[in-house]
Amino acid sequence: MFSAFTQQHCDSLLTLRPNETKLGQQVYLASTQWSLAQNAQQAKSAGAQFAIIAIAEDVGPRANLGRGGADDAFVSSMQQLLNLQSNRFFNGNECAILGQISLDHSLPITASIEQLRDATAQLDDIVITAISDVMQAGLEPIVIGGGHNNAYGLLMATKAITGLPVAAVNLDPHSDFRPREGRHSGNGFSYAAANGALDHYHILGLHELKNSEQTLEQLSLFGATWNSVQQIWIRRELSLETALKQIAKSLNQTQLPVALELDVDAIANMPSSAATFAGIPLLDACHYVHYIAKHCSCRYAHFAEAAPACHHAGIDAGYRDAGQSLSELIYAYIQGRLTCLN
Ligand SMILES: N=CN[C@@H](CCC(=O)O)C(=O)O
Repeated sequence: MFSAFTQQHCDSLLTLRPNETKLGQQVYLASTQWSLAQNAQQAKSAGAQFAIIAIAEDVGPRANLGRGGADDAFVSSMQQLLNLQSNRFFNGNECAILGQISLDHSLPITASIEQLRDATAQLDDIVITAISDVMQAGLEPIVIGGGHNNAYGLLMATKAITGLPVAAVNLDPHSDFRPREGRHSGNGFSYAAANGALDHYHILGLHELKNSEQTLEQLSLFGATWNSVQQIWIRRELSLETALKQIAKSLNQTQLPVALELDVDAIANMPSSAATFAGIPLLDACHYVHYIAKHCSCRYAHFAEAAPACHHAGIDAGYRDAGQSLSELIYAYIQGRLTCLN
């Protein structure tokens, strides 16, 4: 199901000031009259390069025995982003805000793991179709939320559109390369690898003790590489800058389309199912996004798992922190891509 983000939605989030222009006054918005594919085509004709699209779901994290709430970060992120200034650094008219995709039914709190995993697999098909439509229109998707299960649909869509498997980099304490036991947020990359959509996989900030030995073995067998959070941020054996240079070089050597993935549970205090105080600084995450966007041929960016309701100080704090963080990550990506493309 597609729900368009319209002028009316935008107006309800904007706080205008005389003699100032906000990004919300410049971005391309969607129409309820059109399908997602039609909206994407119209936005492209109007000059947009990037399409922000949300996946409103939390069945993936729940199917992975995690907490819900990843369906609810989009509006808060738009409230922050659209109220930023349009100025010499960024106009906003490079960007379309298309809206949200979702299942057409919700699953009750009592749903079984099997039901949740089936629903996650149904959602995969919706994500593949929707993201393929957006890419087919010539737009670069920036995907907000839902669980990290949606990496699978994004990688499959990229393969469908480019005819090539994908080289992915993922800032994440968890590799999401768990066994293929039914779809959930912990196995998007292992399913993509098994289906030929993932050829090269690097995990930045992998937590040494949040991945089972079995998963680490599967990763090694596949040929995946990683830099652990301990190696860079704790033991300081390697600087973030050196790691990013090596990662970009390896991604580029593949000559494959690049996927930029980020699970916000890598970031300290970000409300999410697996939120942690022992995460990396938000600004390092923004630097990662900007660096890869600037130096690699990214086909999309995916910022997964923000769940405002999981904030330790309550949902209002969750909306604020998730919204601010996502809007900074979006701008870091767009800035990097514009530098790369121009
Ligand atoms: N996308 C997240 N995957 C993590 C979730 C961990 C958790 O919920 O605690 C994983 O499977 O390890």
